[in-house]
Amino acid sequence: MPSKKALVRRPGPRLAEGLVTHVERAAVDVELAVRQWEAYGEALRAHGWETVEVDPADDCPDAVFVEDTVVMYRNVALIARPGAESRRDETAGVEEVVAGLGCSVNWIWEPGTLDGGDVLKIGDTVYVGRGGRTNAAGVQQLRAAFEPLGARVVSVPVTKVLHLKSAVTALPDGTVVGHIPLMDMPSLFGRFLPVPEESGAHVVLLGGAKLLMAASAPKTAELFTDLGYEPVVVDIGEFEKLEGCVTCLSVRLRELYA
Ligand SMILES: NC(=O)NCCC[C@H](N)C(=O)O
Repeated sequence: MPSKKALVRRPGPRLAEGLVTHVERAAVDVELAVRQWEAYGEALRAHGWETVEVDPADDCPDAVFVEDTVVMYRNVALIARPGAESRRDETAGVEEVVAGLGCSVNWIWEPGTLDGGDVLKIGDTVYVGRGGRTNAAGVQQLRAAFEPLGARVVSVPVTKVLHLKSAVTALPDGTVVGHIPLMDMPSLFGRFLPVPEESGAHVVLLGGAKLLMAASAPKTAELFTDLGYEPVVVDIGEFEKLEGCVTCLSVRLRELYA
């Protein structure tokens, strides 16, 4: 049953302490970040998505990056076990919300680690990045959770960026879009379109031809417009300083049964 709900989580007061791994730390303006987050939610709502706020986790600086805490496949919510210990307390609040929405709940267990940002679904193919945050046990547990439901799990090495979806996402027709300098093996993906900017590789499918994208990728937005898509552009500059992208600020729930 199609549903259009999106989980989001308000940035907390400690946002500026969020983790950085592949970029230099830059000062984050928390008030500006809150305004950017509100505009991001507004863009989702303007395109028919009901935003569902998970309770804030103010002790966890990275809690706003809610995508990393759960992976949805049909109406099954696989609660992640974040690769960074400082993020492990983020999952409890998310579990409560998805259970309340009627999802069937499953978990990644120790020794597995998995961040939602490492999982890219294209139809029934579930690509999972094995990298700094997601380990082999996490990949195996993802496979065990979703393959019996009809998924085909494809694991992909990720060494140059934080998460798989920092390097690639997909257009509505399933074409993978990615920034080649950040990818380990572009040849692992069937139909692939290179994009000229790092953040151009990040799209959230809003429905129809609409693609939510970051303002930092104007050339890619132009490319997508030329291909018949309609970019919806938001400025998420404060989150980009913490290696966040448009995908990681929400989790779309498209197949709820409740
Ligand atoms: N899925 C994502 O791209 N998440 C971004 C997480 C950024 C956060 N500062 C982290 O390092 O975990």
